Amino acid sequence: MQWEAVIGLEVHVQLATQSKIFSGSSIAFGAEPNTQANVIDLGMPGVLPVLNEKAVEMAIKFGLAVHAEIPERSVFERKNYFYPDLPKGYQTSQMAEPIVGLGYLDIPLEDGGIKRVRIHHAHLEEDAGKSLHEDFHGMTGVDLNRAGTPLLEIVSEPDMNSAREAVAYLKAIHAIVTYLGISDGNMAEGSLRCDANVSVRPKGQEKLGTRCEIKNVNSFRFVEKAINHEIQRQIELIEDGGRVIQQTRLYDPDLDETRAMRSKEEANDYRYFPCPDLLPVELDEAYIQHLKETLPELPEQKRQRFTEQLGLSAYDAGVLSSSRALAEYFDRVVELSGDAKLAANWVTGELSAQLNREGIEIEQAPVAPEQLAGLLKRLQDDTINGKAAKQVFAALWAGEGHTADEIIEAKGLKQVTDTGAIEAVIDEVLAANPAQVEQYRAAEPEKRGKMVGFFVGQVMKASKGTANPQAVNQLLAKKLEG
Ligand SMILES: Nc1ncnc2c1ncn2[C@@H]1O[C@H](COP(=O)(O)OP(=O)(O)OP(=O)(O)O)[C@@H](O)[C@H]1O
Ligand SMILES: [Mg+2]
Ligand SMILES: [Mg+2]
Repeated sequence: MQWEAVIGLEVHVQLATQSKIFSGSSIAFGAEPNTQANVIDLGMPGVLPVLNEKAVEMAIKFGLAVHAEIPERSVFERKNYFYPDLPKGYQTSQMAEPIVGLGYLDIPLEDGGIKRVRIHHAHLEEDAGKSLHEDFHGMTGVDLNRAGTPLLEIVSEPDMNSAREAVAYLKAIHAIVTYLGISDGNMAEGSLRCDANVSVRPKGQEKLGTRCEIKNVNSFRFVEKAINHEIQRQIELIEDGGRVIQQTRLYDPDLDETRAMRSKEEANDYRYFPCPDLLPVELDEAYIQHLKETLPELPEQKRQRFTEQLGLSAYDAGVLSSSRALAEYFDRVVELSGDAKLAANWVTGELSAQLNREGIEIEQAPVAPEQLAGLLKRLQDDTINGKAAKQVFAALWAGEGHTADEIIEAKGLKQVTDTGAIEAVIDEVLAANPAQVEQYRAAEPEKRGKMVGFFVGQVMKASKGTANPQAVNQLLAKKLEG
């Protein structure tokens, strides 16, 4: 039996406001427990929430970025449940009338393809507090600093069919919210986390299978692993004659498995109803139009510009537009060097490899775009060859010099294009390897192509890598013909 996985994600994005969604408390990360919760966050009697206009603005910007309908009216509702980290006994959220309606996202896949994922809606809500299970002498502590932090929950349609697609979608959401500056996107601090809904069905079947929801996964890697694990679990369960029951599950990264938390029979009945303390949000066209005009160039537009105007491959364009900082770095190198393809090769190649190796982000790269462009200029005007360029890059990275020119000079990496000097080296190499020369001359012409590599290697070595490879090839061919 061939199985198809179906995945829908609910992504919670913490909005980068100064204060909470309904109160003036700070939302700064890392404060002492319970120093950032006021009477409104605690739901004391007689207090009234006031909606944070910035949270509304950020939600709408997101909606516009994913081509969504922005309804004229949206309504806050109370989602009622009991939990120690929820002192009010309800979470203020949106249900029937969310702030952002149906939209979609075109996401670049690793193979260069594009996948469209529809977004069912996105709604505003407040975060709950946090239970602390450690260091309380056997008791549980509650920190309410996070209570009332503004969240945007983005609910996708079940349009993804593999863990990789789900990760690509999550990365695309991450890119959009950070491009827009509406979230810091810091997954380790919980600013972006997701619930993954997973089901399987026989390939070709229209009807969806029963889903399980894996709660609160907070890294790209864990999302991929948790989904893959869950797909496998469901397939094995069905093939063994069982059936999937709708469940909430928890992913345990240490054991790489998901565990049941609660099933549908015990599922919460939240008794949603419109919050009597908050007016419906009513938006006018001019306000939305104004926000539209403030949007920066977004990942999708950047990707298009990179392929259509700069002639990059879909793959390179996808990688370079994945983070705003990376795209801006690349744009600057192109501006200064005038060669988009060369810049793309270096930014996605040497530079990215070095960032990965050191586990740092582009913002921390020790080589500035101006320095990389300076290096590329010397490649363009043939001052250095590709091999030397890598050495110069490594030296720039290590801080051995401030500009490429300085390093080329200090290390004597200037390419030798003077044919006289190269010829002298070739003569030496040919004289030192008479047997190979004889072999070459005796060989069939079509076999010679391969044999010439040996001599090129020797000449490059003798010139310490500075000889111009094209000149070496040309001169060698001539000399070997004898
Ligand atoms: N059969 C299915 N297989 C995989 N995903 C599904 C399936 N049915 C629905 N989904 C996805 O599950 C998610 C449902 O999210 P939604 O917020 O609507 O409801 P919920 O999970 O029931 O409620 P809550 O917000 O309280 O978690 C959506 O992303 C949807 O695309
Ligand atoms: Mg939901
Ligand atoms: Mg859910």
